[in-house]
Amino acid sequence: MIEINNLVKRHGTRNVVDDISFTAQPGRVTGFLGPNGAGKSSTLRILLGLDKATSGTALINGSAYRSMHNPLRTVGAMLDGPGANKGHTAKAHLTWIAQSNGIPLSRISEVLAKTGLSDASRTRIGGFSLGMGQRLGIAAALLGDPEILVLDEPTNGLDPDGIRWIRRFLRSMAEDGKTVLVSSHLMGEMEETADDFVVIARGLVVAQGAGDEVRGNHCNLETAFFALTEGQTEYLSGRIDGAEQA
Ligand SMILES: Nc1ncnc2c1ncn2[C@@H]1O[C@H](COP(=O)(O)OP(=O)(O)OP(=O)(O)O)[C@@H](O)[C@H]1O
Repeated sequence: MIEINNLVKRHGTRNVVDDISFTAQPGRVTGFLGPNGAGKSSTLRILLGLDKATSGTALINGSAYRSMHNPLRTVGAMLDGPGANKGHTAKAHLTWIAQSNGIPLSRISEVLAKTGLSDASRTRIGGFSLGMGQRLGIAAALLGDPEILVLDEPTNGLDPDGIRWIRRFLRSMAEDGKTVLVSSHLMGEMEETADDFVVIARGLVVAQGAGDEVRGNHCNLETAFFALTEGQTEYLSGRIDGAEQA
């Protein structure tokens, strides 16, 4: 389980994450939604030990990521795509990660098969399509057979087929009992994928709960999302680095 408790992240005078609390439960896909600049990546970076909170906690099965002995066996993550050396093959990339984390090399063929990359295992990553790159990032996240998956905007830039693949993959992970936390700025994309939703805007939770709760009186989740986040996208409001446009 993932527990975010009163999380605050301040940059300069501005709280980019402003007292956020939510949980992501096993056996469910939790959609973490918000417009550009809402604070999704900032929250996930703290959860994964890549950044420090100003206050509050972000815990994975009750522990902070940085205090975990072998985190890849508990939580698999993909932030900012696969993060791989383009000159390496998929297999070499996964071998490096497995070896540096004490994961048996037998897992490599398993995760390549699970992500549909078996035939591309000896292809250089520089020749991968965007969708293949996302699958490779997910394959790396799965190496430690973690019970928790955290993916930051995995469908960004993908074609409809790629989006459908990610959707089915996330559902299958939840059906296997895993805790899946996935961020997106597109509610339409998450509507059929997520069981629970956390909607944030400008660092604040504006709605959370199952689909029906977040939908409220709106005709669908996407309409609810626009109503909840209207005018909150920072480039529309002109708010940059804490300065409100005059
Ligand atoms: N190191 C930093 N210094 C100053 N401001 C930062 C820093 N990192 C993030 N921010 C600001 O924090 C805010 C939230 O950014 P964040 O990347 O968490 O949003 P997001 O919801 O992931 O957006 P997107 O969908 O565009 O990725 C933005 O205004 C961003 O400019």
